[in-house]
Amino acid sequence: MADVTMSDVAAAGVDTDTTADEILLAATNHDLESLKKLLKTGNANVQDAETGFTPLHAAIASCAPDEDLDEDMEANGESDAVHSNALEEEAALETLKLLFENGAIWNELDLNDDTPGCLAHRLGLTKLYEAVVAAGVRAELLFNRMDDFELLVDESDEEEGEETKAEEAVEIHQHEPTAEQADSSVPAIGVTTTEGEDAAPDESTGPVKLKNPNVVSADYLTSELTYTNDGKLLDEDKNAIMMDWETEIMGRSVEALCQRPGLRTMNVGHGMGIVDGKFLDKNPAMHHIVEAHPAVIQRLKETGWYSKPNVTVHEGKWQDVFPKLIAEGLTLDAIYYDTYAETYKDLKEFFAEYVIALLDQNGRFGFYHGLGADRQVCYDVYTQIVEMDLMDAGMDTEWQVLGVPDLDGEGQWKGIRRKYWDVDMYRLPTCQFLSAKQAS
Ligand SMILES: C[S@@+](CC[C@H](N)C(=O)[O-])C[C@H]1O[C@@H](n2cnc3c(N)ncnc32)[C@H](O)[C@@H]1O
Repeated sequence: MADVTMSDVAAAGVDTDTTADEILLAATNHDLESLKKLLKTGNANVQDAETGFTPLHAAIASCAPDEDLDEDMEANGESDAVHSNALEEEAALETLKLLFENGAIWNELDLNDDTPGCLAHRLGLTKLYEAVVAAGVRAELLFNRMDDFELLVDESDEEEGEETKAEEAVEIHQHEPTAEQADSSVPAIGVTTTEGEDAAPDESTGPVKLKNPNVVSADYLTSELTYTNDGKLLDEDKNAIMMDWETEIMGRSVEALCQRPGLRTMNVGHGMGIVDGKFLDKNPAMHHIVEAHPAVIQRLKETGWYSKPNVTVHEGKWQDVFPKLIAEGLTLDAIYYDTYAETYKDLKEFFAEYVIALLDQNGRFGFYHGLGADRQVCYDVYTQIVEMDLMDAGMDTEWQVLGVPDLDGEGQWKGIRRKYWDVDMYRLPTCQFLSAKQAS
């Protein structure tokens, strides 16, 4: 048989470029010198065909404690195991830094549906985990700022009489992010069915939603809803809009917002009415409810909310209702936001544009913090992002940490298309204007 040369292989269309493998290997070995050279021409986001590992995954995975080795070392009286693991983690940290400097994507998924942060979290590699969270915060802040910039550019086009793309840009974002947008936004999560099988991953990797990433507001608002007998509100696709395990969260949120009776309160998003009931228990001077879905409005009617003393129901989206209330000069002591099928961008607009206009200087604002709550690393990233954006809007945030029940163990996801909570704690935010905070 004749010798096969590299040019024969190349001519036959076989890929002879081994750079991707070399990058992954150098990342695994925390070999900074080789990695630096390779990244001059190679890509920091290559993926291993078998595992889907990126160089970030590889650098983290190779720090997994080798239990056999550790046991041997301990048996030999060598407590160096811990020390050697710590050194390895330091080397991995330097590798992560180099990869991030070269454009590594913080939240790429491997074939096991794990981001690098998920891996670091599971392996208990705290420093690596924190490095990924910090990179995630930087990337998401930039991503959100670019998004704002895109809107500003579109608005100025409109002023010049050109056809506006602003609405379209938002829609594109929600349905089908561009590759760049998808790269830097929170990943799609595999759907877990009630039988516990992994179903297909979500179609979109769009911006962070407050509950389900695939549901678009306009579709949701025209879909049929079901109030189940076991304490759930479901949309047409059996996504949970609200579940009664969140009752504790609702109660504690109202406690944090209403410190005395006689306040002027508002809740946006009635759902199952849990939080509105908690508000009424505080005997407010007035309580406003804003609700957009016709089926929920019907429910509000059937359950007598329109005739409850001091209650005013505003039918429609808060985006349409709020400008009128601001024009009327309404001022409130407490505002709570818990909608569905909206994105982080909506929440940000809500507090940055409207809460600051409606809330009394000494008032309090709270919201349901489910941002990225189907993955610890995303929850941690978005806790920091929202706190920074609230600070930009002139608000200080205090967090209370609440425990979350064992939702899997309790069978809470039975009959639900997608698990929207997979974090073992709830961070409850209470926000006040910095000026009021400083004065108190
Ligand atoms: C998660 S549920 C609220 C649950 C509520 N916190 C409770 O205690 O039962 C979300 C609610 O927000 C409503 N909603 C969604 N988008 C809205 C919008 N733009 N304006 C007003 N309400 C909206 C939904 O129809 C739904 O009733």
